[in-house]
Amino acid sequence: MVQDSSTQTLTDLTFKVENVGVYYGSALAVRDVFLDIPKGQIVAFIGPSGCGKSTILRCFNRMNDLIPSARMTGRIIYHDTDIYARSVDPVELRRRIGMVFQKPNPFPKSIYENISFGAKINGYQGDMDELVEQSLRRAAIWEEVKDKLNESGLSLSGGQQQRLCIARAIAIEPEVILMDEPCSALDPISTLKIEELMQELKEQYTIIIVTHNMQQASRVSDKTAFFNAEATESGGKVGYLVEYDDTQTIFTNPQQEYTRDYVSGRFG
Ligand SMILES: Nc1ncnc2c1ncn2[C@@H]1O[C@H](COP(=O)(O)OP(=O)(O)OP(=O)(O)O)[C@@H](O)[C@H]1O
Repeated sequence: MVQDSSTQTLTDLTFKVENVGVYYGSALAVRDVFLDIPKGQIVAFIGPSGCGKSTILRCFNRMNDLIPSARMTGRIIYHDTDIYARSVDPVELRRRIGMVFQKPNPFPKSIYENISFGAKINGYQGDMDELVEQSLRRAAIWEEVKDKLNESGLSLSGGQQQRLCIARAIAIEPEVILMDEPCSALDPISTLKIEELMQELKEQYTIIIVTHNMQQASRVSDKTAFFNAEATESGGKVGYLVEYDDTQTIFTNPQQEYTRDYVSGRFG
């Protein structure tokens, strides 16, 4: 068990991020990130474009492994396991730490198969009809699709497709859901539905969301991490974590002036 110097013990945490940096080739994209992600809460990552929010998000389920030039330094502890340890299977890790992307990306298969596909691959032995219904219900889309489960997932609206993708993520029973700007391609009503859904989901899952929408971060999250980027001597930019605190504190009484300026719309 890794010792924690703060008051929160590791059992309250899903992740402990220790001094994480990410390079793409020789360029350092984001540096020195320390974060405790509490269990069963929603954590939002905000900050101007290019400050490394998505890069850090992708570290949590080793999605950066799929980018050949990417290299991470530091450690991410998931419960008591270093997720970059040799013994960790990234495929199994991604089963426990699901991801929803900016652009809804249902499989070009039926609504039913969008849910059953991953479960089958994972050797699900239970009642598949029940799993499909339960997952779609939990993602608040069952009523809209229950009469057309054999139609293509691609026939749905953008907002419905995103909820289908959330249902697909839920169906493999992850513990964590990573969301990379999940509402940026959606209209306000669909966005509201996803936000409501997140509130329901956090009872069962830890959620980390990257969002450009500050109102969204303040509405949905319990904690907020504000990232910024600064110029490097070589003329590039490197992202870093400016401040991480309860969302209410970040939006009403931040400690750092950069945070205050950003959340009040003075830059970014
Ligand atoms: N696959 C990649 N290859 C090389 N550089 C990359 C790659 N992905 C991101 N970067 C670089 O890393 C830095 C951080 O990018 P990242 O997408 O993580 O930032 P972000 O804060 O999520 O930005 P945005 O809000 O625009 O999505 C940027 O300078 C970006 O150009």
